[in-house]
Amino acid sequence: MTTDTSAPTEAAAVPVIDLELALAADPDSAELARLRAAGAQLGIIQVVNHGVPLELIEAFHRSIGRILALPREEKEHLASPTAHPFRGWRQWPDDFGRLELERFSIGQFDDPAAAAAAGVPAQYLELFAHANVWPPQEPQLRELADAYRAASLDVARRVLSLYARALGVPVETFPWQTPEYTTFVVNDYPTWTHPDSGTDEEKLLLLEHADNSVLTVLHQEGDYAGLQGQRPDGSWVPVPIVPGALQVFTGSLLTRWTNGLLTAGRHRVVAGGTVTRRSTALFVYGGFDTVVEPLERFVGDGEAEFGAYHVGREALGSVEDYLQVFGRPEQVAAWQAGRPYVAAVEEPA
Ligand SMILES: O=C(O)CCC(=O)C(=O)O
Ligand SMILES: [Fe+2]
Repeated sequence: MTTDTSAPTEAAAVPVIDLELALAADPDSAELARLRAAGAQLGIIQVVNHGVPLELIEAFHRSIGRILALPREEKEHLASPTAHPFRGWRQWPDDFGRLELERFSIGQFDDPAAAAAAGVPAQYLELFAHANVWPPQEPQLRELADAYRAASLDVARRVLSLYARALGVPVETFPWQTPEYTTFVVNDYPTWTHPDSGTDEEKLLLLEHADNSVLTVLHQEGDYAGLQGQRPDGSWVPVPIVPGALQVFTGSLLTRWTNGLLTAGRHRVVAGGTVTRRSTALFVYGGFDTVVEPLERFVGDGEAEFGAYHVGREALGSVEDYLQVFGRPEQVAAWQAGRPYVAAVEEPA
């Protein structure tokens, strides 16, 4: 398998790909070459003409925006009643107690029965034992979230077939199974009100990381390019706000499948701007029973660079794994006792 990783300048900026055109019968070969370069070097693209109606994106964002704009006392009622870190409203203080990030997370199904009805195998139903939090103030949020999630999932499926096309392999190469396991989160970043040293490194609101998904479909809103992607030389490239565009990150599972040919997009968020920055992310992992390992097609005569990753099994351990790394003592205690957790944050001066 060969790939065009030619001039580094090719991936100097995050390409904006017209998804519909790129998937057409006779795609522009220059467009596919740009996609290949970005896939190999950055792991981040933006897509337009992606099929998710703008009205849906906007309606979802307006609804969630009204929730996030509520006074803190009201939002506290929207925290997960059992301190599940991936359900409901949550605030993250930084090490100085300053608000860094606020999140609203929505589980894929409301309860195990709904997951079973959608075809989720029995051994994974406990993933949905902790209820979603649906704010009574926004009765239409559930329907909007479902529609938005479904539309973003479709974008992930189509971007996967696009990467297959760019790599010159049939899309069936990837053993995609349905229903897919997905997680869904809205991130809300405060504007920067602290003394400014000027360096990006000192005002990171989300530390550099790669997602552990196959693909992540993101929508960003704000008035500055707070999201940055990492180039192979370690430098950072901004992902500018392109009206109507969605951002798609390659996650570490797609890197695993392709034995490293497609790089997992490392990214981070830097503070700035004059309005709250918001992003919505759908993380798509593949089927619950999918075991992701380097595919023979990409290993060839070489060596598999990665081991196997069992999607459903990893998902079952994800809360404990998360709390072990990021959990604060009071948060872990709340989770163990099955009561809500609200982080203490310093009120802005
Ligand atoms: O806010 C963003 O643009 C990125 C969010 C992100 O990386 C994540 O939620 O994993
Ligand atoms: Fe991320």
